[in-house]
Amino acid sequence: METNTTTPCSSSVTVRRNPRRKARDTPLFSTSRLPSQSTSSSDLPQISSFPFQDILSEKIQQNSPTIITATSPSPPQHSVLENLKVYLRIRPLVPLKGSTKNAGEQNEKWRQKNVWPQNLSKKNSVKEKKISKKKSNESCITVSEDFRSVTLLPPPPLQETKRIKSEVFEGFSYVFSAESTQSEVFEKMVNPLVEDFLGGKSGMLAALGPTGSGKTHTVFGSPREPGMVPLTLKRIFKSAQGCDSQSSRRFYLSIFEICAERGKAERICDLSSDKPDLSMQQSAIKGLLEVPIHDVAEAELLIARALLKRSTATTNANSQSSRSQCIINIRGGSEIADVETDEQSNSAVLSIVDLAGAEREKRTGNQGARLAESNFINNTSMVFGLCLRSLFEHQKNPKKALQKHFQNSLLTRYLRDYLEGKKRMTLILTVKSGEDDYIDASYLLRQASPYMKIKFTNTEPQPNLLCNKRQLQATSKAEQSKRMKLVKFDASMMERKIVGHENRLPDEGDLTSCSADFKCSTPIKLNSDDLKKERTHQIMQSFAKALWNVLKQYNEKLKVAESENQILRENLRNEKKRSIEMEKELKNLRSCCTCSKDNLMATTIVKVGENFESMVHSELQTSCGIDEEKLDLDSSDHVKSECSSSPRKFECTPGDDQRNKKCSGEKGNPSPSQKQDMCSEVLNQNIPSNLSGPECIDEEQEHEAMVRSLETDASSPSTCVPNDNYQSSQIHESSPGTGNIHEDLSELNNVVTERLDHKSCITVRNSSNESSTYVQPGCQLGENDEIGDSLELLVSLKDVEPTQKQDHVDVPDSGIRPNISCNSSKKEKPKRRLLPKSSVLVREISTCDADEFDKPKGSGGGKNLAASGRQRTQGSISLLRLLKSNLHL
Ligand SMILES: Nc1ncnc2c1ncn2[C@@H]1O[C@H](COP(=O)(O)OP(=O)(O)OP(=O)(O)O)[C@@H](O)[C@H]1O
Repeated sequence: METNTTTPCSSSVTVRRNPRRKARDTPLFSTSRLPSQSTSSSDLPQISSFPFQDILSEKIQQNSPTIITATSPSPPQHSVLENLKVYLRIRPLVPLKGSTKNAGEQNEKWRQKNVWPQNLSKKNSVKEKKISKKKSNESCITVSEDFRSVTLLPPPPLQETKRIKSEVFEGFSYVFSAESTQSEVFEKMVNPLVEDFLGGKSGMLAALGPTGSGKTHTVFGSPREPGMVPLTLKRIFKSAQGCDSQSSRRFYLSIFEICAERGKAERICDLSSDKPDLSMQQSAIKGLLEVPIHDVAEAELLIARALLKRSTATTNANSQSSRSQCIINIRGGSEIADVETDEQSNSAVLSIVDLAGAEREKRTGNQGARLAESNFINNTSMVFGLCLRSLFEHQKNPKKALQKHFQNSLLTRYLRDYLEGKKRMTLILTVKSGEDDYIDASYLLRQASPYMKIKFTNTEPQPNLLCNKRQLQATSKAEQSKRMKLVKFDASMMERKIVGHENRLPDEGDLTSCSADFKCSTPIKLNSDDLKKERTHQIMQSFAKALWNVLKQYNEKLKVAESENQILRENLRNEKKRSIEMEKELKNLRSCCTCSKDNLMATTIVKVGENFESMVHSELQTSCGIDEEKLDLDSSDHVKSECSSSPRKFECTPGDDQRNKKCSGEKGNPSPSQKQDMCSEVLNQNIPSNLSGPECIDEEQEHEAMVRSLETDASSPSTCVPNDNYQSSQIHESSPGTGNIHEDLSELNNVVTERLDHKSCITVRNSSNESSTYVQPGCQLGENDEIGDSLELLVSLKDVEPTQKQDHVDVPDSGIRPNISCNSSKKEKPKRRLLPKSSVLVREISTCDADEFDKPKGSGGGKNLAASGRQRTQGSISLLRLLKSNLHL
C-alpha cells in the first residue's frame, strides 16, 4: 500500500525551481583538470609569441610612393557610424591686436567706430556708458580645460530679473577660444576633412552662428588671417606639388550664393561667372561653372572675385554682414577618369558653406530690404536647423519619420545628402562672448546641442579615383583587363620615372588580387600623411596576419587537447567498468567465504589428499615395486581399513644442506621420487627456527601463528623424540596380503617421517605455486591445501605440541576426505590453508597410547579423536602404529 508523501498543503505555494545550472568550465580550468601525467602536453604545438616588435618596427620609406589598391586600406565606410563633428569658435571681443589687458577698451573703441548707426546723442553720458560697456564687455562664455565644453554665464541683470542660471554645453569636438588662430582652427577642424577629400571622400564644412560672430572671418578670413578656404587650397596644392600628381589629379572650384533679394524668391547666383541665376534640379545646380584651378594663387584670385559679387550689407551688428548663403565647392578629379568617363561621378567634393547669420531685429536695426533679407536668412537658418533636428530625432527614434524640411529652402535642398546623414558634415558654430551676445549665443548653443549626437552612415560610394563601380559595371571584362594592364604599366612606368630604384614595387599578389575581384588599383603618390596612414595600415595588416596565425596555432592545440581529453575519458570509463567488476567479484568472494567456510575447508582437504595419494601412488610404483593394479585409490576407506594392520617404516636418507636449499627454493615440478628425496634431505637438516625469515614462506603466517599457539600449549615434550636423523621414504610392508595398504602407505609416502630438534624448522617447497605444507614432527601430520604438484613442508620441533590442545585447529576428518572427493575441488580453488593431514597424523601418533593400538577399533581412543567424535579405523590404527614404531615415539 502506497502512501502519498507529497500531500499538498492548501496554504503553501509550490515553487518549482529549475535545477541549478552548472557553470561551464573555462578552457583553462578544464585543462587544469587534465592529469598532470599527460605526456602529450609536450606534444602539443608550441604557440609562438606574438610578434609585436616585428610588426611595430615596420617602416615605410617617406619618399617612396605607395600604390593604393582596391585591397588597400580603405576603411569600411559602409558600416562606419560617425558622429557629426561640431566645433565652437568664440569670437574675441575685440580684434587681437595686442595684449589682452585692455582688450575691453579696444573692443569698445572698435565698436564705436564700426557699429552703425552710432548714437551720438548719448555722448554726454560717457561715464555711465563706460560703466555699462565695461559690464557688457565681460565674457559670458567660459571654456573648459579640455576644450570640449563651455559654460554660458548670463549677465547679472538677467540673473536677477529672470533668474537665469549658467548653462553648460558640452560634447563639442573642440572649442576654439577667442585666442585661437586661423591656422589652429584649420589644423584641428578642416585638415581632417581635407585629408579625406584628398583620399577621395566628400565632405562639408558649414559655419553657423549669429550675425557678426565671425563665420565669414573663419571661412574666408582676411589677407592677414586667411580663413579655411585659402588654407584648404594651400593644403591641397601643397600636397599635390609634393607628390607631383598634377598629371593625375585636377581640382575644380565652384562658388555660388543663395540669396533672396528684397524678400522675393530665393535664387542661386554663380559668383564665378556672369551667368544669370541658376536653377536647381533635385540636389544639383544646373549650369554651375566649375573652374579648374592649378595653383593657390589662381584659386584665391577666383575666390576674391567671387566675394566681391557676394551680397553683403552693413548692419548694426556687422559692418559687412553677409546677406546670402555662400557655398564653395572644391572638386578633385583625375585626368584618366576625366578622359574616359564622367567627370562628376568619380571625384570627391569638399564643400565649405558660409551661412548668413541669424539676425535679431533689435540688434541689427534692419528695416525694409534689410529686414526682408533678415527674414530670408533667419528662415534658411531655421530650416537648416530643422533638418538637423529632424535627422537627430529620426536617428533617436527610427519610428519617427525624417521630416522633409530640406524642401523649404534651396540651401537645404542642395545640402540634402548632408542633412539626411548620407554624407559627412562638420559644423562650426561661431558665437560672440560679450554679455550683450548672451541671448544669441544661448539660442545657438541650445539649438545645436542635439546636433552633436547625430550620426552619419557614410554610405557614399568610395570615389577612389579609378575605382568607380558604375564605371566598372559599364565596361566589359575585356576592357577591364585592358585597363588593369594599363594601370600596371602606368604604375611601373611612374615608379621608374619618379622615384627610380628606391621605389617599392607593388606585390604581384596585390595586383592579381586586385584583378581578381576587379577593384582596380591606381598608382598614387602619397604625401607624408598618407605614408603615415599607409604605415598604420600595414602595421594593422601585419597584426591581423600575426593574430590569425596565433589563432590557428591555438586552434590546433585545442584540437589536440580535445582528442587527448577524449582518450582520457575512455580510459576513465574502462577503469570504472573494471572497478565495478572487481567489486562484484569481491562481493561474491565474501559471500562464499562467509557462507561456505566449512565446505571450502573440506574441499581443500580433499584436494590435498588427492595430491598426496597421487604422489604416493606414483612413488610406490617406482620405489617400492608395487603394481599399480593393486592400488585402489578410489576406495580410501577401504585402504585405511586395510592399512590399519600394516606396519610402515620411513627411512630418511641423509642429505646435505645445499639440497635442502635447493628443495626449498625450487619451483619446478619434480617427480614424486624427486620430491621424496628432497623431502628426505630436507628433513635431515637442522634448520634454525628463525629460517622463517627469507626462506620460510611469508604467506603461511596463519600456520605459523597456529604453530606458535601450539608451542605454548606444549605440555608433554616426551611425545616428540628428538633425533638428529630422519628416516623416510622407505616403506616396509609388515602385513603381506593386504595389497590396498599401499594406498594408505601412499598417503604417507610423502609425509615425512622425521625427527627434528625442538628448535629446528624446515621448510620444503617443491611447487610451482605458492602452497605449502607444514609438518610438526611427532605431533601432527596432515595434508596441505596444496593444489597441483606443490608440496611444502614445514617441520619445526620447536613447534611440537600435544595435539590434545589443538582442537581449535580445523583438523580434517580423514574419513570424510575421500567422500567429498574432487567434485568441489575441481570447481573452485581453495581459499584457505588448512592443516595438513600429516600434522593431523602426527598429532594422532603423539596422542595414541599403546593400548589404543591394541584395540581393533579406535573408538574413543584419543582425546582428540574422542573430542571430534571420530572413530579411528583399523587401517589408521595400524598406520599409526607403524609410524610410531619407526619414529621411535
Ligand atoms: N576670430 C576673429 N578674430 C578677429 N576678428 C574677427 C574674428 N571673428 C570675426 N571677426 C571680425 O568680426 C567682424 C564680423 O565678422 P564676420 O563678418 O565674419 O561675421 P559673420 O558671422 O560673418 O556675420 P554675418 O553673418 O553677418 O556675415 C569682422 O570684421 C571680422 O573681422
